[in-house]
Amino acid sequence: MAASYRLIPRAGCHGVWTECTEWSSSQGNIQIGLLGKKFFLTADADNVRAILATQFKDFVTGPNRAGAFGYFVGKSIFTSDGPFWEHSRSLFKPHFATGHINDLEATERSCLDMFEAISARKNGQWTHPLDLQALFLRFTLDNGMEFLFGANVRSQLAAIPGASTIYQLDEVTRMAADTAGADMGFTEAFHVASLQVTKRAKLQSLYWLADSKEGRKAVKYLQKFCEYLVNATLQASEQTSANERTNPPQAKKQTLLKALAKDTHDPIELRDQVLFMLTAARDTTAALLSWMFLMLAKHPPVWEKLRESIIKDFGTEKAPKGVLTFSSLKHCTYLQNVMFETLRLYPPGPLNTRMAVRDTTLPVGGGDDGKSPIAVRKGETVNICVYAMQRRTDLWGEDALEFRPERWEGRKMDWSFLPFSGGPRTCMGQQYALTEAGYLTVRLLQRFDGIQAVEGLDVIEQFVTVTLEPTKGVNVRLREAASSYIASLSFEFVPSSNNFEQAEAGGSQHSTFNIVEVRKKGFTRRHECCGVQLPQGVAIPSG
Ligand code: HEM
Repeated sequence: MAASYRLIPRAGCHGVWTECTEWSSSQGNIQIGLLGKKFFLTADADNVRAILATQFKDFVTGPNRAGAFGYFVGKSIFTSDGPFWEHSRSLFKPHFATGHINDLEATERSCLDMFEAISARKNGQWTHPLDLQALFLRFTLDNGMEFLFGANVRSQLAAIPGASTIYQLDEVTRMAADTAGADMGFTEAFHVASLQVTKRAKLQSLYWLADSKEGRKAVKYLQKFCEYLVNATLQASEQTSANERTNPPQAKKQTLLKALAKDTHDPIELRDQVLFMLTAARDTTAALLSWMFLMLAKHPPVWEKLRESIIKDFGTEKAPKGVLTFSSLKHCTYLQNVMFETLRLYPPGPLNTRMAVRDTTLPVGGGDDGKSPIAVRKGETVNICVYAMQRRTDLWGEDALEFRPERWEGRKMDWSFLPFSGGPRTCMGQQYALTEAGYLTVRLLQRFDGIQAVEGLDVIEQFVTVTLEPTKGVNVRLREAASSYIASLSFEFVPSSNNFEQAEAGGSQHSTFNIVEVRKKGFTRRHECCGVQLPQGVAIPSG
């Protein structure tokens, strides 16, 4: 027999998110009262499996998600149920096949663009302090745009100071790189819109209480961006098709945007689906990468062990081994374990929500001991606290709050680990996201052999908007591995004025610096190269 649904008012309850992050119940389920409404929260794997998979038909994402997220992403796969959701899912499915994920040419290009952006902040073998979070957001934006829409945005390069004088940048790129000159840039618009959505999501069925002029302006800006993107990409594809009629192509690349455009000519539907996919592709994977590098900066032994595994499996940047593919990345066990451990402690989507469409029961949470089934009435909301579940000491051990990738050795996947959700609505981009994040991690650790936290990393502060992010960014310095560093010196050198002695920032020893100018891809900048040991035959001209 299912226990009746009893509301347990909790003193000091500040809302669903606070309850989820400060989960203190020894049980996997709680019910809270908030603004006269009642909510069921679960961090119990059996309940989660029932809601998402075995009793899928009893629940929908419902009006709360549509009301909170629809403000930003309109009517899209994420904010819909029923036939529209089913149709979107089957339309997108072929795009996430392994063959397409394995097309990693664009990912390599996005990595090189990121290296270029890092080089612009270099100071000898160490970089100047840089916020990796900002660079990751551009990486996932550029790479996602190419993967999903075949759009060559290159916002990473375009954001390097001075780039606009070198490249002819189109409107989409200038908007994405925050250099379009509008009073609200792309990054800010994304942040403001996400904050507004978060406020609405926290209010659950009272989402309509949160609205603001600033929020609407941000959403409008992003909608305009998507309209440009859709038009520019479709025009480019029409032009290619016209050229192909005279010169038949070798192979046509099918993109998700082309599939969408074949399916609907409704510009609003196209714009909204694109805006959701853009959000899904950019913020979530950037959050995974940000938390992972923050953890690596705080745990030097994990950085060292990860770099060793990467060099063993894939070689160094200058002497690479094997090919980076979906499968070879998956077989690099320690890399996977580091990503899983990051997703466990900092799931980019920490909270998920469903609404019951009929009277039903969930396996546990009822009775005096909370171990009996519990009734959920039609129209009631259930919150899945992934964040709390993945930190429970009874499921993960006494050291559940510690970052320890080794805990994954020999561990089987089950419903207590759910960063990508599960069941028929599981994240469609899971394999793509892990491949993309794994690829960039390998390339970064091949190129850089040291990482140093700069500021703001002593105390970890987290902030939840559409995703869970480190509040103060990921401010670090990276040290270029000697072989990559020497190779990077073999660009075109223009000898410049003086040699001087300078204490190497962050290190104790003194090095002799030769000031040279490096010209590469049209960028000219000053470059300080320290007195490294050069291989035979390599000479650096000095002034
Ligand atoms: C680390 C990266 C990512 C994480 C942690 C993540 C997580 C999630 C979660 C928790 C959901 C909600 C599922 C539900 O409502 O039960 C979701 C949905 C979705 N994600 Fe991801 N995601 C990531 C990356 C991506 C990427 C890169 C893409 C696309 C390129 C993507 C595409 C989608 C789509 C299309 C849905 C909607 C599925 C549906 O409603 O049927 N995700 N994701």
